[in-house]
Amino acid sequence: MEQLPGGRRLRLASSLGLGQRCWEVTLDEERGLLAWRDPRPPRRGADNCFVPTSEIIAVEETEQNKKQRSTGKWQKMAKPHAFTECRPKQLLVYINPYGGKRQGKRIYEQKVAPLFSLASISADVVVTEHANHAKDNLFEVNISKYDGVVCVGGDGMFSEVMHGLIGRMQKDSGIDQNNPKAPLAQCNIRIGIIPAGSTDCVCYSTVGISDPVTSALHIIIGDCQPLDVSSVHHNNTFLKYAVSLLGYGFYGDVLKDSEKKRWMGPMRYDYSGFKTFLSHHYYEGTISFQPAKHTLGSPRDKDSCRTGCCVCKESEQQLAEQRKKCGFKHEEDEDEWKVIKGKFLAINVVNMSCACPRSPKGLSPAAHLADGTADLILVRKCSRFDFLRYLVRHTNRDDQFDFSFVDVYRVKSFQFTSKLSEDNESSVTDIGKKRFGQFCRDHPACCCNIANSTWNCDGETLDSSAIEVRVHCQLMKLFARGIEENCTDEAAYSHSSIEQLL
Ligand SMILES: Nc1ncnc2c1ncn2[C@@H]1O[C@H](COP(=O)(O)OP(=O)(O)OP(=O)(O)O)[C@@H](O)[C@H]1O
Ligand SMILES: CCCCCCCCCCCCC/C=C/[C@@H](O)[C@H](CO)NC(C)=O
Ligand SMILES: [Ca+2]
Repeated sequence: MEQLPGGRRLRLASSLGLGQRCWEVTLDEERGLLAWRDPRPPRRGADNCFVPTSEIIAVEETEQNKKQRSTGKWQKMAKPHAFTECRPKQLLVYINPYGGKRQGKRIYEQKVAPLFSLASISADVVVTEHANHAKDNLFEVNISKYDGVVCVGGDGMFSEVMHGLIGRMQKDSGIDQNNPKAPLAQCNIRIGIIPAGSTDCVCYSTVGISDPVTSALHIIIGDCQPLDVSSVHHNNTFLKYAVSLLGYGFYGDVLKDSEKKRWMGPMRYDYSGFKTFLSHHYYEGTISFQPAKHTLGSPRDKDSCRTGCCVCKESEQQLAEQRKKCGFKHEEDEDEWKVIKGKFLAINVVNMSCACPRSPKGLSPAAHLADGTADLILVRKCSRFDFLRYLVRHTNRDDQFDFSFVDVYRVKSFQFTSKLSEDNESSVTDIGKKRFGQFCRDHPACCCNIANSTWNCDGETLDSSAIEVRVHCQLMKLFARGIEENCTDEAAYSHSSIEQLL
């Protein structure tokens, strides 16, 4: 045991055999760091290595002469979860064997299960047999038995698990999901996402990389990232929850077309994206929204939401104060509504940046994971060339909102009605008008079809075009910590140095 100058810092020092070399290891209790260095480095200035003790997965002992003790097997610590209390011990895992490139089962068995077992985490595994298997199962299981739920798959699979958990929570709390104004019960059981889908947008936007090992490590060390969830209703009927994209027009049409081509795997989005781009359909409708006033950020900010984000922390505090003041009672919201009518190529409402490997900065780079708001992006009717310029900016660093035909607003609630349904509603008895409502009024001669688009809700289609959306601040939690500052693929992979130490 060492005491450093100043007499405050206590360090445990020892040596560790790693391969053929012997390293000097210190445990700095005050800073919570385990550091190791080569006492005789091959070159001068070789770096010291360190890892926060809270990120050590497991500790195993071997004899100095490398023969393992007793049975010859690795020895586990008596208290394997001693490093930090918030680590999960018992997990419920759902694997979609058909998501993405159909690798979910292999990814879990080869990359994730060995790490869980190393960290002494037990897992009950369900390989899904049909769509909604995980969601339905979550309404039946003894959920209190688990410290978290893991989904192995893409955004659709995550959405299923999220619906199961949030739905179960509301049912157990006696909350009617069909009431769009009902304050929802927070879901405290964390979800871990092992990416094995086609877009993996939720994983990428909350971790900074789409990598099963990195995600497994976030689960093991018990990270916690709160997440905003939007509820989507139509005529006082609950439709869905959304955490990433609610897209009408371009992204709705891409999804609808791509669903018929699931056999193509992740490539289906590129194929349908190109086809939809060529079709260049625009849609008329009315958008109403309540601008978010409580938040510190704006969609045109240069800074993005990162680990420990102060904008999200401020929203967390406001949420806690609001709960103190009125509990879970519904508070009448009298904030103003803004109304915009127009012709749109795309209407995107995003709760988070929606970064993914195809669009590394996402559809709204400055959107926050947990600030209680969504960014409403309106892409008005423009030329094909201009729309292409806009789409290309999803893939590079240029400002996506710096176009005369693109507007962006930070909102807390939002409604949409298509012109077609407005016309049909206002003239239900006028059959003639209703019929002509199906044709484009700008080009009566060509009779081009102006049927409604479809809403893309986190990669699932919605049945209704008229929707009412409300953002619920930090309704659920993930095993993640947000994207770390200066996160590069290399930094995200640095977790693997922890594995090497073991
Ligand atoms: N065993 C199963 N058979 C068929 N469909 C399933 C099964 N298990 C889950 N599903 C459904 O498959 C859908 C898509 O799965 P998933 O999200 O994992 O992959 P993806 O669509 O390829 O990826 P992404 O959502 O990232 O684009 C989900 O909506 C889920 O409900
Ligand atoms: C000609 C250039 C075209 C560039 C197109 C860029 C495409 C970027 C795709 C970003 C999609 C991010 C939104 C994520 C949505 C998910 O919820 C959903 C389900 O996984 N995925 C899709 C594609 O709808
Ligand atoms: Ca948000």
